Amino acid sequence: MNAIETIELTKRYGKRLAVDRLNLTVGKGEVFGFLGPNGAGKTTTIAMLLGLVRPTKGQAIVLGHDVQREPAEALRRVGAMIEAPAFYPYLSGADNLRVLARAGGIPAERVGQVLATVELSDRARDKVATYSQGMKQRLAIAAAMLPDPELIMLDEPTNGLDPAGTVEIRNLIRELAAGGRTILLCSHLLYEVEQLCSRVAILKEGKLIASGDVATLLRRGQGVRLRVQGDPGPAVSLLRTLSWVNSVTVQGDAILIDAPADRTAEINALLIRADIVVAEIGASHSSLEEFFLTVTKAE
Ligand SMILES: Nc1ncnc2c1ncn2[C@@H]1O[C@H](COP(=O)(O)OP(=O)(O)OP(=O)(O)O)[C@@H](O)[C@H]1O
Repeated sequence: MNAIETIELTKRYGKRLAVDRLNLTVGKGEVFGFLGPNGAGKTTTIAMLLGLVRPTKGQAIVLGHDVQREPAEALRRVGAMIEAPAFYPYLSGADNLRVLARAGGIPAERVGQVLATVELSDRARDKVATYSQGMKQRLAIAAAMLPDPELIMLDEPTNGLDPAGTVEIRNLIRELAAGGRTILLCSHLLYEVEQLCSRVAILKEGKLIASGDVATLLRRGQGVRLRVQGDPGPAVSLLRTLSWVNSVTVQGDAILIDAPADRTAEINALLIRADIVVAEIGASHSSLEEFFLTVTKAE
């Protein structure tokens, strides 16, 4: 059984297709990265997975249950942090969690346990108003942990944090993942996703444009990088005519070619034959960030 499965999941807001026939599978125990530029439909997808937004079409299945038909069964072992955390500022961290535990029918002992997990035990009695942003995010993760979730969905968990706070949350996510839980991590911080996730899906304008394990996507992101003397225009036009070249982009004074890196010598020879002076050429190894930019910018 998968932790998450979406089948042709679609959400339309009036004319706008926020999520377009999304087929996504997240296996149990995976740390899955969900990426996409602003407005790609990530939050809408998570909201549908949590039963907060009704799909226009398609199905969301969480922990083996259809979210629309059996929301209680689907979501019993799911924890989520989907927006900037909202807590009562004049209650302590522990009291905020007690309120949530009571509302969710969760035993009060869990509060102490989850506070320990996010290392907030020693500040648990202080008012949330006195917490740093990083502590509030940790408290939000603690809240998501209350139902002892098998599956945790985190939407931009490090948003607004300084580097130290970001590292703390990253370590916390690692710990949660080590416990065998499934994590769906929605983030713009590609470096982080690359560090934490085994598989990713990239969404653009509601559509899945790439998915797979990070290592394979990065191999796909490999290509050839070159610089020519003078105007790059003629080289770009020539390279675009080659059937085995997927895309050609100009980045600063470099030309990035999405083509097998073992064709570097061939590209060099072709350019020389066309009287283009190649100043530098070699295989490029992209980071997930470069790959992400390439696939989300391609027409
Ligand atoms: N309630 C709504 N009514 C109308 N349009 C909406 C609503 N919610 C989202 N949208 C639109 O749906 C699209 C997808 O938005 P969504 O928030 O899911 O994207 P996202 O990938 O999470 O982006 P971000 O990273 O900026 O949060 C956007 O064009 C957004 O404007």
